[in-house]
Amino acid sequence: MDTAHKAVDDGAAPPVFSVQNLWKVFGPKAHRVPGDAELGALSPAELRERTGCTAAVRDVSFDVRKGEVFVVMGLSGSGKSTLVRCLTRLIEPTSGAVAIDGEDVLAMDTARLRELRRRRASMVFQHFGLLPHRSVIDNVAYGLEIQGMGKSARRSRAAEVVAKVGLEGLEHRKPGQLSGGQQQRVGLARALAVDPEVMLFDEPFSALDPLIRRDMQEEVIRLHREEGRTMIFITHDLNEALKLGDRIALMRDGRIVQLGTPEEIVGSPADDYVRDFVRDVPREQVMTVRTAMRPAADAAEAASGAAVAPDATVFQAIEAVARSGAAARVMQDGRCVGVVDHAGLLAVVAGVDRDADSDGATDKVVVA
Ligand SMILES: Nc1ncnc2c1ncn2[C@@H]1O[C@H](COP(=O)(O)OP(=O)(O)OP(=O)(O)O)[C@@H](O)[C@H]1O
Repeated sequence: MDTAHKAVDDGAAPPVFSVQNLWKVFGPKAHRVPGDAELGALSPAELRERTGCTAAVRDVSFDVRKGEVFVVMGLSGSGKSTLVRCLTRLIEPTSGAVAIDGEDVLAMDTARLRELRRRRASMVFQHFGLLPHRSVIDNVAYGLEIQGMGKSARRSRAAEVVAKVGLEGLEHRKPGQLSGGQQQRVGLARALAVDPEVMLFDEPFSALDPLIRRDMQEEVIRLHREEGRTMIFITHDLNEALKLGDRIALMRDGRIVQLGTPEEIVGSPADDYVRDFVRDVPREQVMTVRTAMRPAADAAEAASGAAVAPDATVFQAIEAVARSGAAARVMQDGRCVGVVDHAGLLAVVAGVDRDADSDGATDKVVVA
């Protein structure tokens, strides 16, 4: 799993999307549910029985930071699609607040909403949503056409994006003449063409076979690396979430049960549900050496041994330590900030807290 691309704003810039106490309740008199603490506390089955309502999103709050890949993950029915559709009001929230760049989305009129969906937040769907009688290039240019861009300008922009997603040579084919992976690239290109501030992906790769799916994930990582565009990505696949996400919101029954980096979710699950969810994740692929390191024992140890970066995965450090046979130094800006040895690395792999039964030595940063 790739952690190298995770260069995100640390929260200093204002969020792209800001969501506060958002509810979406389907069913009769849905509005009474969010304000009623007793109803709000019921399980989904009890709520359905008592009121006939389904609370698809329950009191959810989070920010999406500029430049991050924010993943919404959860099992089928947990509320992922409803939540993300509420962001651009493809589904009307029952209560709560949604803002984009500080602008109240719930107060937008029809024209402003159209603008939001066409230019600022474009969506890539699972089932591509391509126009079957149009060529690849015209499908990609479609969003520009409805924005009113002239034919030659939109064609040249579309050609640029087609090249970016690796579809050169296929410009004049119809969607039916493309493989599933190629069709999804067209969907991706179409969303990219309008140069949106944020891209929303609704399980875009779940219909693709595993190898093509991996290619497409790599494509998203590459695009994100090159452009730093903010992305919100829905998936029910934990591995996909860990691979793509800078942060992951894990949903269950309409609530976010944990929001954190892949490392936080795998390393410090918030409850038994999350723990169970991440049980089979290869920890060494997700955890970084920050979790595994200890202070250097002395100046000599801080000055010798293989060097790894603080963001290196435990897996990468294991490789370095196995090759050299000795502890590796964790180097940041030319300084040794800690040391990883066999014991520390194994403790992470085994999911054991190395400090729990030690003499209180910390595994946090130390400067040699
Ligand atoms: N229009 C609707 N009317 C009533 N209930 C709905 C409606 N849309 C969704 N729901 C319910 O809301 C809950 C959340 O659905 P949602 O589609 O958001 O989940 P999801 O996590 O995206 O699932 P999946 O991965 O299967 O798409 C489910 O219980 C679903 O049955």
